[in-house]
Amino acid sequence: MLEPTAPAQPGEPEAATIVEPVAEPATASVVAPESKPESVPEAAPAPEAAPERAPVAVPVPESAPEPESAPEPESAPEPAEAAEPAPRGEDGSNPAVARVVTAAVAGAAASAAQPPAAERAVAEPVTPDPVLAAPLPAPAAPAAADDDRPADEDRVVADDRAVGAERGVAVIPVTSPKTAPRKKRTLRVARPAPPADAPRVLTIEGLVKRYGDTTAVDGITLDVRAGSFYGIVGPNGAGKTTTLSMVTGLLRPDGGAVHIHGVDVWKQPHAAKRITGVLPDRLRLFDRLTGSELLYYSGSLRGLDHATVLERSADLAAAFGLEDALDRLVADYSAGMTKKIALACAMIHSPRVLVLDEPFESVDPVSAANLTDILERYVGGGGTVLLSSHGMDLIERVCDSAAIIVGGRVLAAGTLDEVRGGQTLEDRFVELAGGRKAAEGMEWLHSFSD
Ligand SMILES: Nc1ncnc2c1ncn2[C@@H]1O[C@H](COP(=O)(O)OP(=O)(O)OP(=O)(O)O)[C@@H](O)[C@H]1O
Repeated sequence: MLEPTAPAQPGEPEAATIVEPVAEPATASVVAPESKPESVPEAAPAPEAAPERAPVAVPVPESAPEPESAPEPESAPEPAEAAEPAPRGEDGSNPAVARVVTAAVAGAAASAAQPPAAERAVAEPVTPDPVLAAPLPAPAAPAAADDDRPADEDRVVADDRAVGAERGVAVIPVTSPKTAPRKKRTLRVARPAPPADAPRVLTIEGLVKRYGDTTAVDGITLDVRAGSFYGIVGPNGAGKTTTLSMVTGLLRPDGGAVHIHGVDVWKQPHAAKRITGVLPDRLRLFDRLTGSELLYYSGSLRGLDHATVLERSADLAAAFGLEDALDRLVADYSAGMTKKIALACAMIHSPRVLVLDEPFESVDPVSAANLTDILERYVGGGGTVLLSSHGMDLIERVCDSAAIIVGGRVLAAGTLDEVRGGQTLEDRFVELAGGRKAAEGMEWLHSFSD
């Protein structure tokens, strides 16, 4: 039964708690895996040739007709060429991002001392694993009376602990997966989902993408409402990156349409790029530029003037902890630093919508917490985030809505609670993705080559 707690204060995550698993999973927004549609709406003409995966990670010039074929320059590009003042709000910028960056800069120093995201109060406190968290009993102590493990397993654990005590090391028993009682978790939502009548800022209708005989995306339809923090999950090869690439104008769809704030991404690419910030998969940055040059290029490309680019670059560098790396070539950055500079480039023009493909991949826990703060403030200020991630806990901590994509199709979409249906997101995901695979027939793996 869903029992939301007291409503959260504006800007704060809500601690709505599912006290007990729902008796009947919400099914209204869940599509049975076998209910494959026979046909897919084709709202856009098919291209003559299937293009390759989007190759660029920096903002695409608004004048570029085909971003998929944008070549990587040999030398630093000329920012002024594509500069075009982009109309924004009253002061020419999205106030959400301005607030985010200001707040992030103010909190940047403090964030370094914060515990990782998993430990912060804004999110669900991670329930410690009862096995790992429990103090180790005396070596020969018997197992708890209510433990389900067989007696001989208890003996092995006790023996192991005795040996460990002799050697001065702690031995943590590994519970057999067959007998381990299922860990109960309290389901929470990080924030309330936008109301059902909130405007739809991102609509994806019947997207299709084929590569030869492979249908990477098979009629995906999603609605993202204003102020939503929306997560897409799915197994490897599910079509997440292909979908997000089509959503952001980096990969031409074979069918379907995408609108961002009413702007058709494929018919009005210049207008769409003004209001969208993109972190693509497989970052291919102009990495012979320094961090500050790349930020300057990105800001100039979006029409920001010199002073504004410098000011925002400094704010973003501080927010992402990159101040000391700004004068180094991006080619010399670590994977996490590269991800962060790419995120900063995606945000510098204060877009209304951020589309981020695996933003937390390769990012350390402190930086991930910092990034989460930045994105939460961005959403709290009126921005909208659509991201993909393999981190189920992370999605549950930060997102209010989610979609599970399997085999290029949406199998569940809606608010976090609708998608989970009383389970954890991970359990629901595993269920829809076809369950866990037993590693049978791999006896050779235990033969060890030596
Ligand atoms: N350029 C391409 N040429 C041929 N097939 C492709 C291409 N890009 C993607 N695919 C195929 O499309 C399917 C979806 O790939 P996609 O990268 O979108 O999956 P994903 O959900 O992002 O996976 P992951 O979680 O591993 O990143 C896969 O079968 C993949 O092999």
